[in-house]
Amino acid sequence: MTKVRVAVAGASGYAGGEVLRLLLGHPGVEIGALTAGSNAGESLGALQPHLVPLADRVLEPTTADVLDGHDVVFLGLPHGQSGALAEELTARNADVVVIDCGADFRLDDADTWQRFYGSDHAGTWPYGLPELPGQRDALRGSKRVAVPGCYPTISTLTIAPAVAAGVVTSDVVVVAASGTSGAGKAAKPHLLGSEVMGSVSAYGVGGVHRHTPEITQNLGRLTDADVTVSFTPLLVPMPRGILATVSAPLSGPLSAEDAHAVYAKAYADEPFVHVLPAGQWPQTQSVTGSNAVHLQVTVDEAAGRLVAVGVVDNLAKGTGGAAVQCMNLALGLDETTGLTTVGVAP
Ligand SMILES: NC(=O)C1=CN([C@@H]2O[C@H](COP(=O)(O)OP(=O)(O)OC[C@H]3O[C@@H](n4cnc5c(N)ncnc54)[C@H](OP(=O)(O)O)[C@@H]3O)[C@@H](O)[C@H]2O)C=CC1
Ligand SMILES: CC(=O)N[C@@H](CCC(=O)OP(=O)(O)O)C(=O)O
Repeated sequence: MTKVRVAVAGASGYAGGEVLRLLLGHPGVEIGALTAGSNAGESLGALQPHLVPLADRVLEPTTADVLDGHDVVFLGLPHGQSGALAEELTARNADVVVIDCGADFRLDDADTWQRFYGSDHAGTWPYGLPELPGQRDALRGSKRVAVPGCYPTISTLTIAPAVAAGVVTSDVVVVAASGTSGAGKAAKPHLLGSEVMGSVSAYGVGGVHRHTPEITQNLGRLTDADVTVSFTPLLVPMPRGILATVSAPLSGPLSAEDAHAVYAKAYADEPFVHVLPAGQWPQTQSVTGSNAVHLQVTVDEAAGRLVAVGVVDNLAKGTGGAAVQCMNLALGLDETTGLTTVGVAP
């Protein structure tokens, strides 16, 4: 296999680090420039000691000059930083594949972007969730990919089959618990060990979390009905993983067996989405470090609701794994190259 040359911007962060961890096991790539912000000049080994083969690499400043000359550039930068850089990279080389782990190019609607992110909308790129109907074709050969947010990935995949099949109304409730790495590596007061350990907390409650419009956009593509999403994120004391509980009112009579059959059929050909045997409920440790999504679904007859639970590793299929999966599609490689469905448990 001819190796493609890959650069990673934000290599000192969690998303960039996970992309690199996966690329080190990918047979088709050669790792080129690694960049950071304030940590430029440091060795990667000082910041990401688990990435042993790259320990001696020195982080460079995040500029188009440094990132130019690669076939693929991954961007793992804070929101709002990808737009101008991507434009510069493309101006230098129209063929470069740019895969943005940030949110800059995920949303269609500029006003919604402005409302939730507070800056100007950079544009919209093909959305990196191949499991959505039609999306795999949009990603094949694409030069641009907007990698989904971690909560939108698991929330969408957990309820998508029910919405697409019309077995629920589109009044969707999501409560999702995330590990702390979802918040990134930069120090934040609410992420101090003494604030997080031994405690679960809600945040972004009441429709204000920026992932609400992203989930709504994804589900809206599956139905002609108006979709509403009530999303409540929770922070839990573990490093990785998200468990999402997603429910919606049934649109008509449906048994738990029929609900399971809808999910099994929808994901039958998906390499990374695993619908568990009936009665077995997902746990985050089963997908840790892997690109897998585990799902289960049932019917709460008394409440008249379909209830589904999904788990994902926020850094793997929730970011870095999705980024590599989309790179594979963009380059015409087997979609699963360099990725595993085998988690690390306990
Ligand atoms: N963590 C997660 O689960 C997920 C993250 N993402 C997205 O990935 C992106 C990165 O997130 P994450 O890795 O968690 O964040 P981190 O805070 O862990 O890493 C941020 C990275 O960006 C670099 N950086 C920060 N400011 C600048 C700057 N002004 N110029 C150049 N580089 C800069 C940092 O470098 P330095 O170390 O030098 O400061 C670091 O490498 C975000 O857009 C995030 O939303 C998406 C899905 C899930
Ligand atoms: C636990 C935690 O703080 N999680 C992050 C989401 C991480 C993610 O997917 O983010 P992006 O949209 O930023 O790429 C949050 O709620 O802001």
